[in-house]
Amino acid sequence: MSGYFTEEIPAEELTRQMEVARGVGDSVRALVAATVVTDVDEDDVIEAQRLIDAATAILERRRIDSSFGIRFNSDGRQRNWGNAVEGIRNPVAPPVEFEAGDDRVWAEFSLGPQYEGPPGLVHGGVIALILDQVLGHAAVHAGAPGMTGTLSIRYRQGTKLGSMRTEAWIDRTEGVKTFAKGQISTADGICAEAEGIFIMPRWARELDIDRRSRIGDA
Ligand SMILES: CCCCCCCC(=O)SCCNC(=O)CCNC(=O)[C@H](O)C(C)(C)COP(=O)(O)OP(=O)(O)OC[C@H]1O[C@@H](n2cnc3c(N)ncnc32)[C@H](O)[C@@H]1OP(=O)(O)O
Repeated sequence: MSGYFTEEIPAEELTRQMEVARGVGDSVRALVAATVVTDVDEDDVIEAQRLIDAATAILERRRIDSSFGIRFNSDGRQRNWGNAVEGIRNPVAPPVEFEAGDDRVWAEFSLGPQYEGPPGLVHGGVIALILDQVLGHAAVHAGAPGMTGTLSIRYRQGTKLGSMRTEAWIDRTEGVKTFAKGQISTADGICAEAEGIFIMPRWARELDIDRRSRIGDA
């Protein structure tokens, strides 16, 4: 499968590039939120649009001809800047930064007005997006990565926009299938629970262990 790259960027240079990527990502994230909730006069909206179009023209001066993909650096770090959940340079991504413990992965993060579904609540599809990623991470962390085959979600109560926590763990593995479970919670308690089956695809089963371990990365 294409889209997985190996790079050799010196560690300090990669750190510097990450700061720049996060900077522009955060600025556009703030722009997206401001665009949703702004209440300024129309003249100001039109002026802002002119500036945004100018910024887009600068960024379009040179571009990669595919999606960003996943880039593994020689110092062990991984760039998934286009990822819809974690990508630091992707303004669609909150971004969620996962941590890993002995038996689970988790993240604390915040979702702003651009993720709204019902008034004041997170869109159900966004909840699914986050849960897919956290369960997938649990599979990777357990050394049994795979592509999402099935994801089932029980929405127990509305998830208020703002601060929340997600976590996931492995229930069991059966051959090429990893069964993961997880949840999203706010100060109101558990809002959504998920069960997922992550499958090592047929085409990846023949790869060496190092390349196979990258399959679940997204
Ligand atoms: C760190 C980052 C975390 C990332 C998390 C996010 C991950 C993602 O979003 S991945 C993107 C979304 N998912 C996809 O695009 C996957 C698309 N589907 C596929 O590629 C394939 O259908 C795939 C890989 C799921 C299975 O295909 P294939 O490798 O041919 O499986 P196959 O050999 O037929 O079946 C293997 C086993 O899985 C089972 N199975 C196959 N498909 C499914 C499915 N969709 N759901 C449940 N079980 C399934 C089979 O019954 C079989 O079980 P058993 O071994 O008990 O007989």
